[in-house]
Amino acid sequence: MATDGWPKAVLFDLDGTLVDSAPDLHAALNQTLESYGEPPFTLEAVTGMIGAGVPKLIERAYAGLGKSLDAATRDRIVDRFLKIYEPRSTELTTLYSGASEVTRQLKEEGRALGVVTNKPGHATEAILRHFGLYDLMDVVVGGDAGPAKKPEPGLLLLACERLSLPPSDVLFVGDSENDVGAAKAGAIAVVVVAGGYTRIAAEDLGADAVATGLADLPQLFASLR
Ligand SMILES: O=C(O)COP(=O)(O)O
Ligand SMILES: [Mg+2]
Repeated sequence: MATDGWPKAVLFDLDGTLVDSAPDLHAALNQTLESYGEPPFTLEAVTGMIGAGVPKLIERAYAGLGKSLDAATRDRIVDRFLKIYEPRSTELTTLYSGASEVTRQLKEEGRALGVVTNKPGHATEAILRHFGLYDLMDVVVGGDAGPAKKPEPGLLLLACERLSLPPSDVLFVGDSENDVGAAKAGAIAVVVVAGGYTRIAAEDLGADAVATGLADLPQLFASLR
């Protein structure tokens, strides 16, 4: 069924929005740290480090250990982390409630779908395929696609370009201040789904609306126009 309604496309953040990926990121980070003789972090601590991409995850972990990294060392640690994370990226990761249903509903309504994440494209694709979401997506933009990561608007604008849609036809759905910042900078409407990876309360992130869960998204569309 085709729709004339707004939005023509819904773009989703990945970590903390469509998938609860923190347990695998936590396990892979601790394994990486252990290989360098460093102590582990709790799941809660690692959850608070997610959302700005892998290089930032590594920087934040080392900052938590009281250590700063030069860029070359950080990049080496990033490479080791990805070698550990990529083969295990769906071992403990789960889909959030409503993710399958709402994406299929939006697709049936004739809307384009996409994922725009700071996570590297390779792991993003593997996770989406594992949960049967990849084939629903018209566009998938990972953090290594070229433009600067969220909160810069470039990844979102690249997705709009690939969909041949102006930002005003698009809605972005995320969980963190980086998502709201990127959407606002790109003049894209943004909804935050509560319960993701943010230390700031969802209501205080400055989104156009807050959804209590993914299933609540469609009923918010009318108020966002
Ligand atoms: O921090 C990451 O690697 C990705 O986070 P995002 O999917 O929330 O953009
Ligand atoms: Mg996120």
